[in-house]
Amino acid sequence: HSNKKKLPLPLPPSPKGLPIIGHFHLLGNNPHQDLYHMARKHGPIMYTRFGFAPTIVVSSASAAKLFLKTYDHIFANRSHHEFSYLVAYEQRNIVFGRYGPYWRNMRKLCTLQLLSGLKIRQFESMRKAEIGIMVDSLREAAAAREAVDLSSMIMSVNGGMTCLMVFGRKFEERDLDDRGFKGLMSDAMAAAAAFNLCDYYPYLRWLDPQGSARRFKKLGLIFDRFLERIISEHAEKKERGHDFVDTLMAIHDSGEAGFEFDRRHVKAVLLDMLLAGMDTSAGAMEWAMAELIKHPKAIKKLQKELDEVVGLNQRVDESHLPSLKYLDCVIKESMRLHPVGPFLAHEAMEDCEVDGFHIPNKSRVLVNVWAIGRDPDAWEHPERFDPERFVVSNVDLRGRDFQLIPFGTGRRGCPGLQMGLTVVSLMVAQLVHCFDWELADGAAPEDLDMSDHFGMVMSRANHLKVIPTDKLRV
Ligand code: HEM
Repeated sequence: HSNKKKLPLPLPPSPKGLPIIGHFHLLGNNPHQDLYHMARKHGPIMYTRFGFAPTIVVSSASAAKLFLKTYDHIFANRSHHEFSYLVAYEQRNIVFGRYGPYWRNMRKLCTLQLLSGLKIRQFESMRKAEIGIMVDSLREAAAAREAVDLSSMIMSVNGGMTCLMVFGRKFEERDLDDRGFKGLMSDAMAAAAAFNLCDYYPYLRWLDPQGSARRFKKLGLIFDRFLERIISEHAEKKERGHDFVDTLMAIHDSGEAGFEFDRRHVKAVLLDMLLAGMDTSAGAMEWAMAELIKHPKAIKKLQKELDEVVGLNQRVDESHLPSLKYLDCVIKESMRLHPVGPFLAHEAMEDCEVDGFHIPNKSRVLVNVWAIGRDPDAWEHPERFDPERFVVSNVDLRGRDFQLIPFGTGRRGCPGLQMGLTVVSLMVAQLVHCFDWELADGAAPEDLDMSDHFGMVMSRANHLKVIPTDKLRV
């Protein structure tokens, strides 16, 4: 350290903002794209302000490395999130939990007990059975030359698999309230993602100008009643199984969690597993299928690999996955172009200097994963879907290579990565192995529209309507 008094560091470059609203006026329906274009002009570390919330937007691999690795310990917080505060037991969940011992304990528990290799294996046969049922119904559609809504099917099968793993059973429509389980989940996701003034103008919180706090509280009550009911159902069972409720309640009852762990915490984690795991995996499956259907050469190459590794006399199972190298490339390429979480949202815990800029304490940090995946400095022909690029490079998506971070990385990186990759790969492999696909309206593959719908999870704007043709011999 030198004793010379240093000049104050500048803030990162910034587009022109307005009083009070800051930069809100520069965002349209696709903030990930708007911020990408702004960053092309102002740089990969950009200062913006949304309402009263200073926000650093990070848009290149090397900048992401600074925030998520070099200074990860400073940027591992999450900001206040009214939805999680009111629905997830005052942010006692992992996804939006404030950084600290409590969050660390919860995350560790979740990683070791729920998202472990053992748990992934324990549900392998369940996944096989559920996807098998879907394949059977697709074979019926194929025999009748019927079009199917593949997006809805994927959502529903993946939702069923998640429920079986978390709760040990599936839910009927109307099981929760008159919206049904599916309806309620999608309302919750929409509410969590909706623009909420109070998150940007904290002093408005007590006024609740949009009535969102009232709505969130109501939603929270419905979830709470539902989760209480599930926990009671499990308590009445004679034997414990290995679904997530049983696992968590065993820890709860043993009193050996090693930190404060009561029913609220159990419920908060259960909610996390539903909200963080369901739409993300389904979205990733849907995008990969869409890209494959749009690119006949790629799907043929994948089918060839599947025929060689698996053959047409049996269905794919999880033991085949490590041998499916091209499948791996397809998943990476699809996640590069369509990260279901377009932004990683972190918050600074102290003042920090990054790349010569001053980053004030409590700034929000948005890592624009979508922009990094399309950065022309990092990718050749970034707009092109080209799985071959991963045949010749060993860029990985597990958080080591900062140009490809669909699961985030570092302290806040996705703990469900292995689980998510397993279900996504298995689903895509099964669908591609069992069927040929054509678009329902007779459109040419290359005309398939790839618009995305910005939200908590970025899924396709339009459902994938397709006609399957059976190609299996069993
Ligand atoms: C293809 C599937 C998935 C993708 C693309 C995905 C992606 C992500 C991303 C981008 C984050 C934020 C990372 C950050 O802020 O830096 C995240 C966090 C998280 N994910 Fe996933 N995820 C997937 C599946 C799952 C599954 C299956 C589960 C659990 C059942 C899960 C549980 C979580 C949790 C608990 C967090 C919060 C971690 C924390 O804040 O400490 N995810 N995920």
